[in-house]
Amino acid sequence: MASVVDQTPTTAENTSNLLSPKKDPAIPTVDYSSIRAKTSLVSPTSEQYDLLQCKLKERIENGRGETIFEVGVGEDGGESGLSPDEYDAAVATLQSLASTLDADCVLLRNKKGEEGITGQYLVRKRVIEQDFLEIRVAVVGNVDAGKSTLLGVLTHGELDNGRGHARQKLFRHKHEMESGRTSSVGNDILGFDSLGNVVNKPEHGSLDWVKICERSSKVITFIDLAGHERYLKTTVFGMTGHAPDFGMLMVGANAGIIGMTKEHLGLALALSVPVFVVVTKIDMCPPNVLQDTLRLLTRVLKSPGCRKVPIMVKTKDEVIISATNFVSERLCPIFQVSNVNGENLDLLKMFLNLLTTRMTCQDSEPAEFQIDDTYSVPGVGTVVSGTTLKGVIRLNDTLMLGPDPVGQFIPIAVKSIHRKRMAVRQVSASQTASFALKKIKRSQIRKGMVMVSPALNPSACWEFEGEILVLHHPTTISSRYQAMVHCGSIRQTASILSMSEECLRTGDKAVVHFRFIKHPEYLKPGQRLVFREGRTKAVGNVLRVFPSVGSKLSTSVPLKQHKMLSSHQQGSIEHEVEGSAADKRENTPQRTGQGCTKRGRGRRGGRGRSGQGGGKPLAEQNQPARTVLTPTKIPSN
Ligand SMILES: Nc1nc2c(ncn2[C@@H]2O[C@H](COP(=O)(O)OP(=O)(O)OP(=O)(O)O)[C@@H](O)[C@H]2O)c(=O)[nH]1
Repeated sequence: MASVVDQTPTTAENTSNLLSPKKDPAIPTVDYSSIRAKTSLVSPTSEQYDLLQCKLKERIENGRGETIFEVGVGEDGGESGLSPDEYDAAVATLQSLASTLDADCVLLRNKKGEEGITGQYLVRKRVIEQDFLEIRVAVVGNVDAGKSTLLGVLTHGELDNGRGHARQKLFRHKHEMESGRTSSVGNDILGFDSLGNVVNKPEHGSLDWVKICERSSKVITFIDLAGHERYLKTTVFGMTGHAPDFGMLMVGANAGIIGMTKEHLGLALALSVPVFVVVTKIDMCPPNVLQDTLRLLTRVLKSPGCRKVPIMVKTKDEVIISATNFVSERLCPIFQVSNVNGENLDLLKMFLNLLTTRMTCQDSEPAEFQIDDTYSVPGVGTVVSGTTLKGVIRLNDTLMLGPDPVGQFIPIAVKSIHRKRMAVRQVSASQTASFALKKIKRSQIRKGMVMVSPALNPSACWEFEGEILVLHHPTTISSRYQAMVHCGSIRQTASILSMSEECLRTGDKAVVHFRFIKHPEYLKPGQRLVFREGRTKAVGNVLRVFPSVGSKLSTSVPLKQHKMLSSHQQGSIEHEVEGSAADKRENTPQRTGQGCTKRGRGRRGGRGRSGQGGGKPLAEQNQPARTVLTPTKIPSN
């Protein structure tokens, strides 16, 4: 295990990298040279005060409502640390600056600098009506690792009894209650106020999401995914379609790295989602077994395919170090917790409170929204839920919805907007939302469709070229092989029309020309994709899309040899992960039991889940994905 290295920036360069906003060359930059010294907060002149205020405001805006500010550390390369009197004066200035910006200022930790004290402060905007910072965390791990239990404990503030008490609050399906297994994508939320306190307060056993959001400056949305291999398709969809900022990999201390653990880790790596690990059940695990689990975990994380830097988080300082450095995908904090006696849960909560969003986006960009579910709400009509990827979507905006089965997009007006069940007037990039739509039937909409600004003049594609790396395949993949493509919220079987290689085996890379088998999709170059079927899995990027021309096949251009991504860039752990790579959107009224129905399933209840209904035979749920190693007829659409 790598010892904990304090990587918290102390130098001017690091501090500015971590805390300063990215410069837009079009916007004139403010000259901050007069406030670079560590003493600038101690007794600033009125000009310096204004500059400090401007800088703090910039950082808060850049952090979407919060920033971590260092007191006693200058940006002029001088020694850090202030005398106690200077430090007190600097903190008073910071507090006064924060209050002018409607923000609170909370001490995270003090450190000893070369010449005195330094301090790290979380400066966070107080609750703004209808606005909060949203962070999405996908919760993965093998069956029985304690995923649902941990979420129940975190969101309801009540410990588990070790026999499945806490998870009962989260299950939505009868078969989940009976089997104790998650089968779908669930959403749970944990709200933090500007001081970092948890705001969740269950009333009569259930949570009022609107109240949580109204009181929160930051909301963590947990995307609870199924641990069982049967539900892998749904789990893959949760990881690709719900755009998580981070992955929380759960490991049962006594069971260790078993079953789908490596599979889920590989998936997060393939999708470039930074992962932290939570080892549960430490209350019931003999010390030697726990040590074995941690040793193996460390080995897997450090292995060449993973290339992570594992850090055991056991103190508050280590939480701050790992949270402030976690934006780098390489760091992998590991927590050891008990859902039964609550050990170390405070550290995990503190870490969640400090996580920042990874999506960098400009509100001025044309809007893009990916749909991951649809509903029919009595009295409201058709509702779609999903994630805003770019721009801002406002009430009554007209967006282009599509593609339909023939690749067309139609204008559609947004009748109302909900964020986490709370009615709002607009949503911005990186936020999930649900929209009530005017004059459209639910049957005309499917998961994987998008709603985009008319300025984008969107077009659909039947065919695209992707650069892929095969993480696992038992034999060889050749042309006409079919498997499921997961890309954003798109989940559809595609055939390989041609490849830059004759055939592909585990570890091979190629440029592949794909064709969707059922309907055209809206894809963009650069998107990550997972191509899977059973235990076969390949990951990669979309390189080129071929705009759809009616239903005709486009002429396949022979593929040339392309420069491939390195295995590391592809995020593969093919040597460690020899496995394969499969909702309810939280913000729909359906979860509050308002009686809307989910197509063919009729789900109700306070916590959203979607995905595989459990009742259907798996073969039926899995669409027509077949392993076809011998040529098959490509359907003519
Ligand atoms: N003693 C002890 N038991 C725990 C702890 N965490 C979870 N459990 C128990 O472990 C069992 C499985 O927990 P779940 O939360 O259902 O596991 P899961 O990972 O969500 O499983 P799937 O939903 O099937 O993927 C339950 O009986 C919990 O009570 C813990 O920290 N200590």
